[in-house]
Order: sequence, then C-alpha cells, then structure tokens
Amino acid sequence: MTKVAVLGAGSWGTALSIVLADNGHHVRLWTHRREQAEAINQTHDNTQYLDADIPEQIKAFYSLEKAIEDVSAVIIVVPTKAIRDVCSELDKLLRQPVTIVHATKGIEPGTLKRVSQMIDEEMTDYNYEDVVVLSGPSHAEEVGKRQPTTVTVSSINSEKAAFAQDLFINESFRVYTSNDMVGIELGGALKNIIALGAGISNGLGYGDNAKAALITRGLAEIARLGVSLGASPLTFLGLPGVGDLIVTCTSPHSRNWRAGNLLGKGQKLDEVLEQMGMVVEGVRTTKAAYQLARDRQIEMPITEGLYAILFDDKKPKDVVEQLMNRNKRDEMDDITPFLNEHY
Ligand SMILES: NC(=O)C1=CN([C@@H]2O[C@H](COP(=O)(O)OP(=O)(O)OC[C@H]3O[C@@H](n4cnc5c(N)ncnc54)[C@H](OP(=O)(O)O)[C@@H]3O)[C@@H](O)[C@H]2O)C=CC1
Ligand SMILES: O=C(CO)COP(=O)(O)O
Repeated sequence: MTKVAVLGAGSWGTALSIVLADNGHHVRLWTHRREQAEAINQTHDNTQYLDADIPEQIKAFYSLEKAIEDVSAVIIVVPTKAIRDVCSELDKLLRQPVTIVHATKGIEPGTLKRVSQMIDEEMTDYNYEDVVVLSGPSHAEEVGKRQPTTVTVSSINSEKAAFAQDLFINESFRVYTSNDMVGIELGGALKNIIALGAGISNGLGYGDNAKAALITRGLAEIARLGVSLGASPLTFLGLPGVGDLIVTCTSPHSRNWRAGNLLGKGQKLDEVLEQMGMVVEGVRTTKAAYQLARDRQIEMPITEGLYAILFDDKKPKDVVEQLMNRNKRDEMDDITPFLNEHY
C-alpha cells in the first residue's frame, strides 16, 4: 500500500482521496485551512465541498510538511490559480522522490501555460516530462458515491503513467493511459469554456439542439487549437475530449455549467462567482484560450463569444445571434486541413 498526499481539499481532492482510500492507500488530505483539517478529522465529512462519508484512513493535514513526509505520490488538485504557490512551497519541503499527479483543469492566463508546465517551472527536481495528468468525465459528486467513472492518465514518462493507473484504478473508477499529455491537459481545460456556453444557452431558455451544437462545434474548435499546440486530434474523440465535454455540458453538477446558467439568466459575472463557492475554471481559461487563439490565428468563434460575454460585457443573446449569422461554410472546412496534415 502506498502513502499518498492529496493537495487540495475541495470537491475533487476529496473525491480522489476516497478512491485512493478504497484502494487501501494511506491518504493524507492537505488543506490550507486549519479549521477544515480539524473538522474533517473529527466529523469524517467535508460537506462544504462534497456530500460523502470520508473513510477513516483519510487523515486531513494543515501542515504541508507533515502531509508529504514519506509519501511516494503527491496528487495536486488545487485550482489553476493556486498551482504556482502550492508547488513552490512543495518544492521547498519535499525531501524524497515522489510521483506527481495533477488533476487540475486549466490554462494560466498571461503565460498561457498548461498545469504540467507550471509545475515544471516551480519545482527544481521535477520537469513536465515526469508529471502525470489525470483527466476525463468525472464529477466529484458521482465519484464520491462510487458511481462508474472513467478517466485517463498521461505522462511523457510512461512508467509514471502506469504507476498512476495502478494507484487509482478500481471497480468503479476505471483508468486508461494515453501518451498524448498535451491533448489530455488541453481537452480537460478547454471543455470548461464550452460548458460555460452550454450553461448560458440553458439560462437563455434554449434546448437540446443548441446544446448539441455547442458540444460538436466546441469540439471542433478545441481540436483546432489543440492540434496547433501539438496534441493528437484523436485524443479529442476520447474521454478527456468529447467525454468530458458531454459530462460538463449536460450536467448541473458542473460548476462551469451552473455559472453559465446564471449568466444566461442575466446575472453579472462577479455575483455569479461569489455565490458559486467553488472554482469555475472556465472563466480564466477563456482568457487564456482567447489569447492562444489570437496568437496562433486559430478560429475559435465560441471561445471569442464567451470572452465577449465574460470580459466585454456583451449580452449573451447578441453573441448567439452573431454565432448563428456567421458566413456560410462547409461543416468539414475547418476539420479536413488538420486531418490531412496528420494522416
Ligand atoms: N469538482 C470536480 O468534479 C472536478 C474538478 N476538477 C478540477 O480540479 C481542480 C480543483 O477543483 P475542485 O476541487 O472542484 O475545486 P473546489 O473549489 O471544490 O476546491 C478547491 C480547493 O482548493 C483550495 N485552494 C484554493 N486555493 C488554494 C491555495 N492557494 N492553497 C491551498 N489550497 C487552495 C480551496 O480552499 P478554500 O476552501 O480555502 O477555498 C479548496 O479546498 C480544478 O482545476 C477543477 O477543474 C477536475 C475534475 C472534476
Ligand atoms: O471537470 C469536471 C468533470 O469532468 C468538473 O467540471 P466543473 O468544474 O465544471 O464542475
């Protein structure tokens, strides 16, 4: 059995800790709030974030130094905006070699870096090739109830990916491997933009036709940007691509969908984020993807529309009208060039 530290005691960190505890591992769940660590250890729940019983073998820690002492694996599950701070602290305190797995879905605005690249920059002895990403259609609410869930792990170092697969896999949590780390990270991050859009569409009163359109045309633009950044197009047909798009664009569990729904109903972004109480990664990722698309001259009309709603105060209805009235085109126009390039 492996000693594992999970950094980040939000909904996803708690759910992943439950998977690890079910597999017999000794789990230390680290939080940066002392009172939360004490409450988890006393009550064995974390109701602010997840409606689930927390098994006894999960111990919550406030001291990062104690949480990572002697562990063989560190699972990083804080929001993208906290990755640098947590990793630079981790770098100072870590005394033994570990496998680092991250399950965070975002791209950093400004630097336009993926999470594995941010970890690489903050940690002296770990470069992005050693880091493993875990991603896929996996709402914490269902994982915490041990409902069937499938995810993918990926690393440039295939031994590390196989280690992570063994660490997490069980009868209700099936873990695949992939060698396309870039695609896996981008799929997980970029789907949050489209999920915001699907929520907005619902808030505006639109139905399943609009949702299906957002998922499929969203997939096309995610794949376009992803391929331009070195991902395989096939990855976007897998769990961390279309799989995660479906789950986040169709489920009220999704924080991004819920935030979008409130925006579609006319609330302001600040009010929405205040009442969510959990991270809505799609907001910052929209900023990053918008910049990436501009820099690389990739057409991403849905992302541009989301950017206009979130940061330029454009009305959601006007954005829908604009998207529906773009120039006529062949559906495959923007898909065939990269397929031809790859096959
Ligand atoms: N929830 C889900 O179903 C899934 C989430 N993810 C991804 O996992 C990541 C985390 O999301 P999720 O668990 O939902 O987020 P939550 O908002 O539920 O929890 C975030 C946690 O991180 C903590 N945190 C924030 N900043 C820091 C910091 N500087 N140092 C230490 N801890 C910090 C928060 O603490 P505090 O309580 O003080 O705010 C909170 O405990 C995101 O990238 C998300 O996209 C991926 C798959 C599924
Ligand atoms: O990534 C997720 C499910 O796979 C969770 O999405 P939300 O952050 O929108 O809840």
